[in-house]
Amino acid sequence: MTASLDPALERALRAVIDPEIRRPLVELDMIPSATLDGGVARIALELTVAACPAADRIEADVRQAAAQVEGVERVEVAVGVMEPATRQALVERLRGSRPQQFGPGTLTRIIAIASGKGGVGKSTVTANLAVALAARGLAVGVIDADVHGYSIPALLGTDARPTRVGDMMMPPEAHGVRLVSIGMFVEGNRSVSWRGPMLHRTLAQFLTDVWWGDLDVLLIDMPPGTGDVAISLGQLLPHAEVLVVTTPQSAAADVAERAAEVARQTGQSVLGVVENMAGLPQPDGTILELFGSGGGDEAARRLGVPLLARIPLSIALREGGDAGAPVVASTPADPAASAVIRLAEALRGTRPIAGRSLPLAPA
Ligand SMILES: Nc1ncnc2c1ncn2[C@@H]1O[C@H](COP(=O)(O)OP(=O)(O)OP(=O)(O)O)[C@@H](O)[C@H]1O
Repeated sequence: MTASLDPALERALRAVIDPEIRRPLVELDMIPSATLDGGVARIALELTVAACPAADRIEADVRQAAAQVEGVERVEVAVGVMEPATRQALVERLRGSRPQQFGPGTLTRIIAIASGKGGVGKSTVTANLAVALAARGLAVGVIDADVHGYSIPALLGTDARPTRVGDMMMPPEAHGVRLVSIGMFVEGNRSVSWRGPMLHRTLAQFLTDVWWGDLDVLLIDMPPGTGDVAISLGQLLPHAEVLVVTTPQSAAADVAERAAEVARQTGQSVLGVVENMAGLPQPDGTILELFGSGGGDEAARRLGVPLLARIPLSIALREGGDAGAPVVASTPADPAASAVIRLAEALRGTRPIAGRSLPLAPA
């Protein structure tokens, strides 16, 4: 809809991007008119939905862009909401522009974070890795598919929910990371007792109905073990890579290996192993190996993949998780934070080749 856009205003307004859809407002039909009359810029701004959480920011950006146009002395913005038909047309256009966001030819690197059992720190690693990658300039999305322990929103300190635009969802962003979680779709703090088909549909929806924009990396926090979600994900994203998290305990390494084998059976490649909760450095310089040692090396050896990181036990990491302030952002010098940051750097520097990951040196 370019009916009545003053050319100079249109040029300026092209620089205003919808923060959720990440496209210029003028391309999204959000500015049906912009006129310049005796120094007054009159702009109609149509939000996609009435409860748009970014409304104030969008309006402020529009005002600022228009005010910079030569001859403009005053900016008047009339804020409204799109007609349902216009919104539906927009959603269809967006879908059409990317029929399969994460199909086989996708430029997005998809990494599922898996573990054999619960409590090994898989979600903590996922959240911190996502923030570390985003801080290095990558566009990062996270899907929290951990049905029973959805903790990514809390780890990233947000309780925001996706904005619905027609039948698409715009993911909220925290610490530079776009995220959706199964936890955003259940009332209260209940655990989810969905069965396989429901989980499969939900995961499929996260991949198709969420407007992720152009992602460099999509991380998926898997539930522990080898259940329905692992199998669904294998079917939906056979070209995903899998990062296996284990503790240094040999029993944990055993079950981690099983989780990786399930991923391989569905055609996914195992990128490497991350050993978490490794030795805790003591004030006297010794290392307290609370969970034993060697589990990460053992799992990596048996899977024939590299050990990509060894993340020590860290009070700062745990406290950052509890506070929703990831340690990689708040205390990057912490040894656990630096181990995650090194992992992010290593991942950023490699691209999978023909479905196979490049070997990386252990951290
Ligand atoms: N390196 C670490 N040092 C200290 N505490 C850690 C470390 N990694 C994780 N934790 C803590 O261990 C607990 C479990 O971590 P987390 O929830 O990330 O595990 P998980 O593997 O995702 O569990 P589940 O899959 O069962 O949800 C959390 O309280 C977290 O803060």
